Amino acid sequence: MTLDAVRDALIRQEDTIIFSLIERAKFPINSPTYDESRLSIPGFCGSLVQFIVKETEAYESKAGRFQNLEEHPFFPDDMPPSLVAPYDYKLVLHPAADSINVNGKIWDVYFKELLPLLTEPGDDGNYASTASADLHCLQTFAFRSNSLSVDKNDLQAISKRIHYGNFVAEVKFRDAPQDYEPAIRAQDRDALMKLLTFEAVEATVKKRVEKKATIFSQEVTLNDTKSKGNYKIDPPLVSRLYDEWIMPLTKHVEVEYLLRRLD
Ligand SMILES: C=C(O[C@@H]1C=C(C(=O)O)C=C[C@H]1O)C(=O)O
Repeated sequence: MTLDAVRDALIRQEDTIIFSLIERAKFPINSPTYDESRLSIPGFCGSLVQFIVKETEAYESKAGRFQNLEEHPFFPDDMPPSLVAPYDYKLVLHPAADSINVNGKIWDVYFKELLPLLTEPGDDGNYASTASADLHCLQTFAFRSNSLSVDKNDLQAISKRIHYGNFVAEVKFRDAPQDYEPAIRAQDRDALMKLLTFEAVEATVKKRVEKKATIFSQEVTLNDTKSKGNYKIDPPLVSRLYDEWIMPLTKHVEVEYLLRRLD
């Protein structure tokens, strides 16, 4: 596991994130999807999106997803047990990674800040499809991975960007324990943040995701007569998403992991 390999995995995940945003942007905001007073499903209290995420996690739990301790559900309460044989995951992270879960923050950022910027106002009635598109975006941002998917040749479909901060932090620590140990012992968040931050890498990420969003969200035609600039999502918004939310949350995970790395 090297920093380059982990960074390559993050670069590949950008594609998944951008495509999931494009899929969500097909629908208008569809606010009833998020209205907690609208549903009357017996035995369930919450919005349609909460229902879809919770039910999806419940059947994935039965299929064994949360046997991997690095996976964290958005709705951990009343989770049904796994029905499949356990798998002996080869974990590379310090066990402290289990206690780091920023799903609550991801949920808030996604629904309160990103969605109103990503979608058009309006209501087309496609609430279930809207909620599934949200689920896909959330998984893309939030799911953790087991150690195997760090391999850049591994073609797992769903990327797990923010909790990859654990892997990034582990690799950085292994590369230079002598730099990180004093700050960890002093529990100095600011010093750790400084050590793990690479501004030039962040600048490149922002430029690259904007460029990818420009390319991926263009209409493709066989002749050039159609006017350019008709994007399915706003490319600078993707750069802003990385700048203001995804990279800070990834770094937050890195700091939280390092603070516990010597426990
Ligand atoms: C992920 C890394 O750590 C930090 C976070 C970054 C990100 O979230 O993309 C980029 C550079 C670093 O400041 C990294 O070094 O690659």
